[in-house]
Amino acid sequence: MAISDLPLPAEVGSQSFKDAAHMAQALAERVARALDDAVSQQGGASLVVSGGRSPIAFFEALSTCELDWSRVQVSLADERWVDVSDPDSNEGLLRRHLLQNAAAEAQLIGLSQPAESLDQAAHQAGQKLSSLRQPIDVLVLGMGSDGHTASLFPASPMLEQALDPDGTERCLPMLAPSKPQQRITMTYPLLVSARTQILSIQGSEKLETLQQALSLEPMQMPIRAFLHSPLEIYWCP
Ligand SMILES: O=C(O)[C@H](O)[C@@H](O)[C@H](O)[C@H](O)COP(=O)(O)O
Repeated sequence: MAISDLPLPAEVGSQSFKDAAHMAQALAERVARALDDAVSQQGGASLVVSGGRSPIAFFEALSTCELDWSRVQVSLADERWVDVSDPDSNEGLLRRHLLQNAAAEAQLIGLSQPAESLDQAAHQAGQKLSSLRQPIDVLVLGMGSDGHTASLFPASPMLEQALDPDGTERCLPMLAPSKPQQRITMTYPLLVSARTQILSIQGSEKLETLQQALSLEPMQMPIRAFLHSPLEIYWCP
């Protein structure tokens, strides 16, 4: 099965690539073009990316793309509530793989900071994001095989509030079923306001997840809430 076999809504774009390396390079070039256009047209740009394992090749490729990175803000769709030095930290992942080479000049707006509680950490992250250019210019999402995206996890206690299109919070605390389970996530209204939205996924299992999501509600599979214009899906086997 390939992405073109899925009954996606007509307004959702999709591209297949022969392998992860080709997809990472194509995604980096697509994101770099969109950021460069935003800097040219509005004097600055905001990029929000996801963590996890698969974006590393994309981060490495994007870090070498030439553009005025000093005018680009980079933030995270979600964060694990751990120290930045922790191997599970998404900010640590970004610092190691994206904020190098040309992209070392980018302005990082991380979500993680020490706090008394996860709720307080999420509130503080939301306050930090008041300096993020909004609407977000470029959003890159991943997806878990359970249909989560960012840290919008099925069955998480605050998922309904996080998915509320009329919600006013920028960030909310979330609980992931896997360890480390304490997360901070950007909320749906903030994420879905992005001008350019790309979902980057790999493998047949994630195609099956997408196929399931098409017949489910966002509360069952949060990725469902993003399957409409202007989403573009990048997929490789
Ligand atoms: O913090 C995280 O883990 C990510 O933000 C998360 O939403 C990720 O995008 C998916 O879990 C997919 O991860 P992979 O792309 O590594 O499978």
